[in-house]
Amino acid sequence: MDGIKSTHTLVLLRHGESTWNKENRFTGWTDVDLTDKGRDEARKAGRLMRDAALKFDAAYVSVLRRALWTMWLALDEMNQLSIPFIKDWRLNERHYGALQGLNKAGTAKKLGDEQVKIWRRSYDTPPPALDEGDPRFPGNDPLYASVPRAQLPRAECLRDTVARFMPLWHGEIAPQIRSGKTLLIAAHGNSLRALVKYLDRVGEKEIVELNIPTGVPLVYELDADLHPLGHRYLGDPAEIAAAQAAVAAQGAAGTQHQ
Ligand SMILES: O=C(O)[C@@H](CO)OP(=O)(O)O
Repeated sequence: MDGIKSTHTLVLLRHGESTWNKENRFTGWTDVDLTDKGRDEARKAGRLMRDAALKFDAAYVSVLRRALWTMWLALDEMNQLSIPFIKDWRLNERHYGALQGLNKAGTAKKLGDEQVKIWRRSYDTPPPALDEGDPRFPGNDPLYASVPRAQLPRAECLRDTVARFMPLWHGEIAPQIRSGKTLLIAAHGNSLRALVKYLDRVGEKEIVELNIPTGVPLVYELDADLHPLGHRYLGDPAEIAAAQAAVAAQGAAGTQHQ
């Protein structure tokens, strides 16, 4: 720990490919596992971070198994499996409401690419909400028994995800970074878009075009006030650009299963 550090390093890592990424289904809070490819991506992310000489003091992770496995597999490759890690539901994926479980391309075929893009990427249009009696409502899942029911989402737009994540950032994560700790955050495409939007002050229109690939470490250098000095993905730029384009395309009617 070093209280006089003038710059800080923060690494964001989206989980590797999940079974529902592979099947191209809206996932949100559904607790699906990684595929073999997703596990390989997580281990590769660990090797990239090891080769970049990153050393973490602690990790923050959502309570969903695809992020947990990704963190463990990556840290294992780095020989840093024993660092403290903090699980927090506020890092969970954006809740996809009644879309959870539906195929993205199939939904686009029925309702149009534009409607699906709005649900996937717009800042403030939430997907259709779940009834509280629906088994997909987190209030019916023992995993969230300690969270006040009123705080649990029935569906979220990105603005809602930003709003639930910010108290964790300001209350815990930012003070730890300021105190000199180098942190890893292992989370999800949209919960990380919420953080990137905040850190880089991305506009509500511009955030629509931002896509985060699975299993690729995104390294931020922050100044003493935690304003970004820059960020970079670790890995091959052409491969990363192709992976981002593939994520963007998942909501189009013509998209095949991977
Ligand atoms: O289904 C989801 O929960 C997310 C992330 O996998 O997908 P999308 O990229 O469509 O927001």
